[in-house]
Order: sequence, then C-alpha cells, then structure tokens
Amino acid sequence: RWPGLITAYADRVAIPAGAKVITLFEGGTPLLPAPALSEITGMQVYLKIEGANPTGSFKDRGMTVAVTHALANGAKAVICASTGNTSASAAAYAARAGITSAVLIPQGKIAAGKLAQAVAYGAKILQVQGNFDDCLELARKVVVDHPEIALVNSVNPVRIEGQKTASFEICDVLGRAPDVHLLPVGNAGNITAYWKGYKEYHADGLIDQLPRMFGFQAAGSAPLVLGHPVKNPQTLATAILIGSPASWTQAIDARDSSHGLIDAVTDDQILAAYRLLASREGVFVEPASAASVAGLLLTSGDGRLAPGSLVVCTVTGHGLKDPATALSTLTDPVVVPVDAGAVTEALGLQ
Ligand SMILES: Cc1ncc(COP(=O)(O)O)c(/C=C/C(=O)C(=O)O)c1O
Repeated sequence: RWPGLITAYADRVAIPAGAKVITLFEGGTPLLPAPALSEITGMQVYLKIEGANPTGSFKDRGMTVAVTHALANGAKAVICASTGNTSASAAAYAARAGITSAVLIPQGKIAAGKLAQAVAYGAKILQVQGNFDDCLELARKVVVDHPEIALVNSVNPVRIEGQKTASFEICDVLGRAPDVHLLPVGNAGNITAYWKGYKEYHADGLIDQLPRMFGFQAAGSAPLVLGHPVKNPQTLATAILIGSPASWTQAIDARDSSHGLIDAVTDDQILAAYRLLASREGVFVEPASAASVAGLLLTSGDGRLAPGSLVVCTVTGHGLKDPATALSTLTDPVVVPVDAGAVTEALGLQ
C-alpha cells in the first residue's frame, strides 16, 4: 500500500523532527502510457495523472508537506490565494490536521468543483474582487502581521519540496528521466519543483540524463512567454489565469538550465487536447491540465520535439473540477420517454 509521499520519500522530503505527518496518501499517481497520443505524434508518450491525488490535483503533493510543517510550527490556521486547486487542497489538509483554513479566490473565476471542495472541507472562503495576483498579494500581507497563520502558496518552499516528488516517481517507474517533460505553467511552482526533483536524482546518480522542461501557458495569460506581467489575463483555463507568476525566475531558470522552452497555447488548442485526452485516451482532465498535451501537439508538429522522443505530459487536475466546461460543449441533451423504440431510434439503431 502506498504510504503517502512524505513516508515514501522520507530521506528526500524534510519535515520538522517529531512532526506528525499530515497525509491523505497523496502521490504514487499513475504514469499512464498514451497509445493514441504516441501514434498521433510519433513519440513515446506517457501521462502523469495528477488528478488521481486525494483532492484531484497535484497540489496535494505540496500541501501534505506545507500543512505538516505548519502544524509542527504551531500554526493555528493556514491561508492561501488560489485559482481553486490550492485552496481545495489546503482546506482538505487543514481539516485533516484539525486547523482552520482561509482561502482567497478571485470572485467568479473559480471552477465549480473546486469551490464545492473548499465549502465541503470547511474553509473560510473569501471571494476577492480582483484576480489571483491580487489574492496572493493580500494573503502575503495577512501573514506579515499574523505569524500564527501559515501561508501555504508555492512561494512557501516546502510546497516545492512536496511537489518535486512527482519527478522521483517518474524516474522510479521509467528507470530514467524522459527526454522532455511537458506541463502547464501558471504561478510556476510546479515547473520549478519538477526541475528540482530531476536535478536531485541526477546529482545522486539515479538518472544519467536530465530532461528538457517544456512549459505551456494559455495564450491570453502568458507573462513568461511575453517577458512581462499580463495585467488582465484571459483564458477559459481558469487554473492558470495568472498574470504575474510568483516563481518567475525559478521557471526561467528551469527553462534555460534544461535547454527547454516555455510557450503559449490558445484556448482552442487547449480544448482540442482536452477533448482528445478524454475521447481517445479515456483521461478526463480540467482544461488547464490539457495545456501540456496541447503543447505536445504543437511542438511535435513544428519539429521542436524530435520524433521518437520519450516524453511525459503532466495532466495536473481531474476533469470533474470543472463540469461547466465539459457540459458547455454538450449541444443537445437528448430526452426520451420510457420506450425501447424511442431509445433505439435515438441511438440511431435499426
Ligand atoms: C490544474 C492546474 N494546472 C496547472 C496549474 C499551474 O501550476 P503552477 O504553475 O505551479 O501554478 C495549476 C495551478 C493552480 C493554482 O495556482 C492554484 O490553485 O492557486 C492548476 O490548478
């Protein structure tokens, strides 16, 4: 049985001596071969299914460590700014730890499933009349005057310590690092964490080749591509609707040190990847997660990804997080009477 990632990687994830480990048995997620994407792209494609974590996104990796530290340090509460998944995860792990959580989310820009989670887990939910960047600024101001509240956004380095374990798992399964690792980029904590994990395994001689990091932002919310913050970012991929990434320099370092790239994908390209993943691979992800696969299709098509490469795409959140986007493409819900004839006709059967 998978013991949760602090225990699984105890020698690599530091926690305070004697700390009570707060875990929901996160991590140990599937590294799923993707035969359809492999055929389409001519690559050897694997998907790292982070929607399989306890609250349905990769955020649980960082939150188990952040809340374990917070509790050990005597915090009475945790606070975070979030586009939704960080807040869902913070609320869950705070509930598990028996402490309060406060979440600051951009009003009207959070997918229903994530808001439902924060409500269910009992977080104090503040819908801020601003965007994610405003929320993060507010959260950082609160903790300055309130040391008894722990800030658990990925500006907190212990979040990165938890999230780097995804790279360990990939290398443990493949026996090597992928040639290229592709993932969505919003606040840029995750690309920072993956690169840190790969470098640690390489430094310890567990892998002899580092991957290139390929990060993808939504075209309407791509500060790292433009080279400057985006004042009013726009994308349907609300999880990465972030105009000024907190881990900006670390993301650029991961890109450059790995000889990788950070590029933009349009909402249409994201939706095409979103639909392809569900309909051809049976993997239902939330829109932002599909940005990594949209990036795979883009760079395999334009030659920046060499044919035959072994690649891993991290899909960061479960599709159930954002039912509205899935249902928005539903054209005509068919209604039938309780009648077999009507059913066979509606199914186009003879
Ligand atoms: C599904 C999903 N995919 C990708 C990202 C981008 O990761 P980062 O580049 O590490 O920010 C997020 C981020 C969400 C938040 O930032 C939040 O929840 O506040 C996400 O939820």
